[in-house]
Amino acid sequence: EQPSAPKPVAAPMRSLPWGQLNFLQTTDTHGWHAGHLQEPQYSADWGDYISFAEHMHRKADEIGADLLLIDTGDRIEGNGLYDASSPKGQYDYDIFKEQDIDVICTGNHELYQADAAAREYTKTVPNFKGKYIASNLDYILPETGERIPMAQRYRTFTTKNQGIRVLAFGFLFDFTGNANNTVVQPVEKTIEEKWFQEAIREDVDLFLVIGHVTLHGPEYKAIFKAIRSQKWDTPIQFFGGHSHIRDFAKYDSKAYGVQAGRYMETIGWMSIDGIKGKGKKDDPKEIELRSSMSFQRRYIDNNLFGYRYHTGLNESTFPTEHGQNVSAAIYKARKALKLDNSYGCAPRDLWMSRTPYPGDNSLYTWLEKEVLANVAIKPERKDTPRLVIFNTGSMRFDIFKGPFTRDSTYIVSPFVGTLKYIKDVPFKAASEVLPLLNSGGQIFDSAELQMWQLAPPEKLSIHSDFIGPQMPLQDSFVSSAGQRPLLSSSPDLVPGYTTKDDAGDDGDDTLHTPITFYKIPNCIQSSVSMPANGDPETVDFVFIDFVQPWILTALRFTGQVYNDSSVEEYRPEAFTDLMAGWIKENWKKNCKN
Ligand SMILES: Nc1ccn([C@@H]2O[C@H](COP(=O)(O)O)[C@@H](O)[C@H]2O)c(=O)n1
Repeated sequence: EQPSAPKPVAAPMRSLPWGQLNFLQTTDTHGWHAGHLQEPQYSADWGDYISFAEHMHRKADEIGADLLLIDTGDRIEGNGLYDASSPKGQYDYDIFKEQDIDVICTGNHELYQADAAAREYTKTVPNFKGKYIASNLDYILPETGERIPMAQRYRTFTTKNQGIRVLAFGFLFDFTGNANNTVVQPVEKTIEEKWFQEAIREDVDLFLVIGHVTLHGPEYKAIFKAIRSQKWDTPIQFFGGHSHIRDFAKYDSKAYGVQAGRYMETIGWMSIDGIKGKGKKDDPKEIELRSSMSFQRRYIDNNLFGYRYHTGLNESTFPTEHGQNVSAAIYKARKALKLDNSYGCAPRDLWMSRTPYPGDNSLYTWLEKEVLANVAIKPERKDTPRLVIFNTGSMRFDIFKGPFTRDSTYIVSPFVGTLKYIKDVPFKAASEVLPLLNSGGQIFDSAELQMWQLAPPEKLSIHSDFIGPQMPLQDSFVSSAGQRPLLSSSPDLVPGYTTKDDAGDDGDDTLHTPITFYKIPNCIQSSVSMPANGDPETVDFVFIDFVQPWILTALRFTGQVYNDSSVEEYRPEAFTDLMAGWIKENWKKNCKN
């Protein structure tokens, strides 16, 4: 772990069920490879994960089982370790590649910006040569304009100890927001292609479908149906991503999916028993064996107490040389990037969804009332009344009371988006846009303009407010007790994930009390320089660039026809820099004073 990481919190544990074939999964790590430096429960870093995987590989060899490592994309955007360098990822790609990942694919974040997609092609694909799969993703070579597969379309291999013949695909959901140097082919079209149709006819013991794809979405349903149309009985293991939640899905009695949350909070564990191995042909005995297959999942909290618990090791025996070297490289990178430089002292916790919006502790109320109202200013139009719209998904993490650092800046707001505007929009029409963006409706029904894309991905699974046990939020992380067995009479539970999925509520490796969350809107709005009395005739309609397609559609619905050429620059800097500037100016007090 990093020297400044808080010590992990003790809690009752569930052990990991081992099978013939076992998996560790990461997804949506978004650059959090130093771990969470303000949250003990997730404070292990990428180096610790490397040590953990090495021990688990050793154990697999000892018991004659297999262990495969999976990563399903969105490795970038969301943490200073990736976002604070120029070019981005100067250190992060080299740190990430140290893990011995067996099957890896891309996420949507690798493709939003053309430079990031180019780095995917020139760095990550070669770093994971032969392991990187791009079943529905092409890259456009900058030199020639030629369109080529980003990486191989699928991979077949036989596992080391059990001799299980695996055929692995690597998909991205039907993403349309990519820069123009990549082409994402819809999954539904890809599965009609000749290579895919031939692949699903191959004689293998297991289909492994990894993807930056939600487990319950239409893409995996289509892939499942396609494979089953040729192989009615071959086990299929899916690994998902994108929605940032811990999740598990049952497609049929031999097809399951797991998804390991987000931000290096969770390492997914999956074990399968009863697979026909060693390339043997089906025989009645095998069929019998396979009908009693089992698929079991765990969501591992990413901290050292858990890692030591699952490996049976201790503080001195757990770290491996390789793991320690990677932790040291992370430390050096963080230092070089000055990620601990303090920009100010956050006066209170500001939560995305743990407190109601609007409210004093809502990150979005702070954004609306304090930040946007003060940074959305174009000097030559500073007195012009304006509405400023921001999508809630642009903010990626809570702010904790205390030092707000260069790292916190990228954790909260990693994107390079800028403020744009349309001038002199009739106020009546402009004021109808926010309700439209928040209520959705049929005007946004096209594939490119799904309403959920405006909000944080976690919101996809929050359908109503949930009020957990009330405890002081800061104190909730403090515990000095040692690790406890599961059946302790009065377990000292701390708040954390309490996952309910298709297999029930026993998936988390650590027992927690549930966390409170409230629903949040898709977008918020700040009204600035409004007349003291009455409404203005027209306003400058300002917005973060990500929402432009939705804004133009909503305005058209109100009867105002604008297009891309009506949109102009409002501020030249990235919003992230405007926010950091506001924090430096307004939270400049040193936390120690
Ligand atoms: N420039 C951007 C890029 C993304 N977003 C928000 O993130 C969501 C996607 O997040 P995942 O980690 O699940 O891929 C997207 O739907 C937007 O809400 C953004 O605001 N600005």
